[in-house]
Amino acid sequence: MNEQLLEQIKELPKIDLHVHLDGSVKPDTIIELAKEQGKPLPEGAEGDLTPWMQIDETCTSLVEYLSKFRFVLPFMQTAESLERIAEEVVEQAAASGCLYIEVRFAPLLHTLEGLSAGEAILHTIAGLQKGEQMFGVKARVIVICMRHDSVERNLEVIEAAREYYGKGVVAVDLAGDEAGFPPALHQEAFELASRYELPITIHAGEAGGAANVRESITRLGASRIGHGVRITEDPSVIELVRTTRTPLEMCPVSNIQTKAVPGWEDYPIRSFLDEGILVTVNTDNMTVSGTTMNLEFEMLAEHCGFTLEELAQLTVNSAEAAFLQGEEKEELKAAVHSALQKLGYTL
Ligand SMILES: O=c1[nH]cnc2c1ncn2[C@@H]1O[C@H](CO)[C@@H](O)[C@H]1O
Ligand SMILES: [Zn+2]
Repeated sequence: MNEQLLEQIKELPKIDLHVHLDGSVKPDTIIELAKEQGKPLPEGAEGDLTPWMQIDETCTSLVEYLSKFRFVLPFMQTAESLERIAEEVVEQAAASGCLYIEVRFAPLLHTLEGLSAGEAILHTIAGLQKGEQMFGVKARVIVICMRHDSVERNLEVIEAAREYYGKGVVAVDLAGDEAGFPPALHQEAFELASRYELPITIHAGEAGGAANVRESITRLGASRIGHGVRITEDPSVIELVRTTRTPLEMCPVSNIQTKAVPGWEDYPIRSFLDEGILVTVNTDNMTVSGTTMNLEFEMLAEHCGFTLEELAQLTVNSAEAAFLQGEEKEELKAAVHSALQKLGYTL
């Protein structure tokens, strides 16, 4: 790709609405945390830990992709580690020109050494706030329920999310093994979220079919969908997503890696845009996927023929889809507009 285009992509303002905290830990940070916490690294894990933390092109499924997260979680059980990692996610987002990010994580994965779900949320918010001050990127939290967890445990997660809603938390999500655990299992937890008026996004149509996207919208109350690539399988679900203006949080590099789509030739993002779907582009997991917002935009330019104007439109869409509310959301939209205007775009 030519240098000038790369530069222009870097300059574009960006928004990452779908980025996992535990999938975006800097490898060198794990080395330092292991030392600080007096925990051994697995046998053979020396020097650059990237190969231990990043998936490669041989990945065949979401389940295989998710196995990578086991490496980092033992080091993410303390207040200090959550704060540091959250701050560093903001730092990495700043390096890709992000104006705003929504960072998601599952609090119950961080309660193995005594933190409560609420404390895990509190410290993650604190780290993001510090990052926001240091790097000038606004950052909020999406609280995740894991698909393999019981109804009781996920009700607890929703309660904890409610406690911090409007104080750093902007929404709740459902993540994990989609093929093994369909949305219906979690109806009760998300009914509670709806009762509390917590905005909901659900991972769906990634390792499961279009029906999961329909169920997530109609039964679980999702107002955004994580991935959603497989709605191509059912025109009636495409129609549902389009008419309800449900934004899709697409994560191209991750979707190729998990084999949600066979390859770039089949990546449906352009057809979704042509069909009038509110498409956003995100990283999913900066470390596990070895990606950044800059790289996602480059891939779309290279493999899907996106023009700079089309990439800019993706950021406009993300501002529209953000879970910020009221004045804060208007401010974000205005910030995107003025950044684009300065660069000479008319959108
Ligand atoms: O693309 C994805 N699809 C489904 N689950 C995911 C994806 N990326 C990460 N996680 C899961 O979310 C947990 C909390 O952040 C991670 O530990 C991982 O298991
Ligand atoms: Zn995800």
